Amino acid sequence: MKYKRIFGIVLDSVGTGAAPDAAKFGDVGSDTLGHVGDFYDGKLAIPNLQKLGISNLRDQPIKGVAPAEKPLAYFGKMQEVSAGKDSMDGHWEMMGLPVKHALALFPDGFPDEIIDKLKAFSGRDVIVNKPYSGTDVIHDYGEEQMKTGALIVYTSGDSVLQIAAHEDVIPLTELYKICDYARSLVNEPPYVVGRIIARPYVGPDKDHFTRTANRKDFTLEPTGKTDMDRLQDAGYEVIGIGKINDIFSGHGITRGFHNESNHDGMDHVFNNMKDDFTGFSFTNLVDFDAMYGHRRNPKGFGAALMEFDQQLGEVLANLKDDDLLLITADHGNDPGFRGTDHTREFVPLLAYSPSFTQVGQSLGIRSPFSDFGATILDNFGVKNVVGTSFLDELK
Ligand SMILES: O=P(O)(O)O[C@@H]1C[C@H](O)[C@@H](CO)O1
Ligand SMILES: [Mn+2]
Ligand SMILES: [Mn+2]
Repeated sequence: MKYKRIFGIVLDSVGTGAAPDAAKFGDVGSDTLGHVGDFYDGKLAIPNLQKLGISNLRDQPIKGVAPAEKPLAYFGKMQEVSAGKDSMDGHWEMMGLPVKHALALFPDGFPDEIIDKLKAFSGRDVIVNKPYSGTDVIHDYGEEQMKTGALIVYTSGDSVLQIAAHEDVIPLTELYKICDYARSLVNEPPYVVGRIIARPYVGPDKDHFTRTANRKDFTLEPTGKTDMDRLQDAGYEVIGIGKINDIFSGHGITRGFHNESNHDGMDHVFNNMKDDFTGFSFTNLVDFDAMYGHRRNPKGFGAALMEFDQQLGEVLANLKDDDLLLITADHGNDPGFRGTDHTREFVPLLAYSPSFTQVGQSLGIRSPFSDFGATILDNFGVKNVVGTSFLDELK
């Protein structure tokens, strides 16, 4: 075992340039990190990511983030093979379970057979039932929802069925029960839906509605073993921080922690770094995606990156010689791009340990994302199924 603890941090939706198959998704020209850098026009201050090598494997550096002369980390990017570009596809693929069959999408809303069952189970009416931005939908229909007690059902470019409701009108426990029921309706053909997402909100009127951290994702159960299961079966600890628990439906996770925010998520990482464990700590920081990417807000996206970068500096200062830090993403969500959906992009890959004796080298363009999990399994002497380890390249 080269490293006793491996810390994986997924910067949710922080893509680094359109993937070769971006045209299939209408995402040619997308570049999350590049467009955030352009917006900041040279003032995007992410010195820790810069010195690790975040700009080093890009065709064009992020504006104001020069490629590191002597990168601290091994740097690369990964290309996704999964059919979809959402969080579930990206994280499952990282963990050796690429999603081969496209999940059901609902550009024209959900069929009556699903809606009628939701109405019957909940005893509530259903309104909207079409693709919508989650903040626009509560602005446009939240007051009707408060008056009628109906469920706001909506979707996006992903395979998701989202239910928005005011916390004072539908208590969280009831909303989660309805989502859990919705989950049971779409686990197998003809409709396999990646995620049911509870979208509770609060506030007095349409100009003040805000969504709360009580969001809950009911993700399709992993359709097979993941690298986290393999690690656990081999007796290693797997710690899930943030959305990881939801994305894997608790499978292959020894201990899980909910994140209220990116900042809170990094506090969980700091606490976890004080623990003496042997295994893999897997963190998802969702604010980039949920608060800024889907809202096409490059200013907020960049601010979240700069906040993360400050906390990353503390992580780098506290890693032990037998720790390995891996930083990546699960898809893009370019705030400078049209629409409000994810974008099909390469994701960055950075690998750092204080024990490195040489300057970081290029890990190249790797595919599938499963090289990430294969490297972690390789470290713990566990056989992987998908992907190629780059552990031996780290010196
Ligand atoms: O409610 P919003 O618009 O934030 O929904 C986005 C669209 C994605 O499918 C979902 C999960 O990332 O969040
Ligand atoms: Mn995601
Ligand atoms: Mn998203």
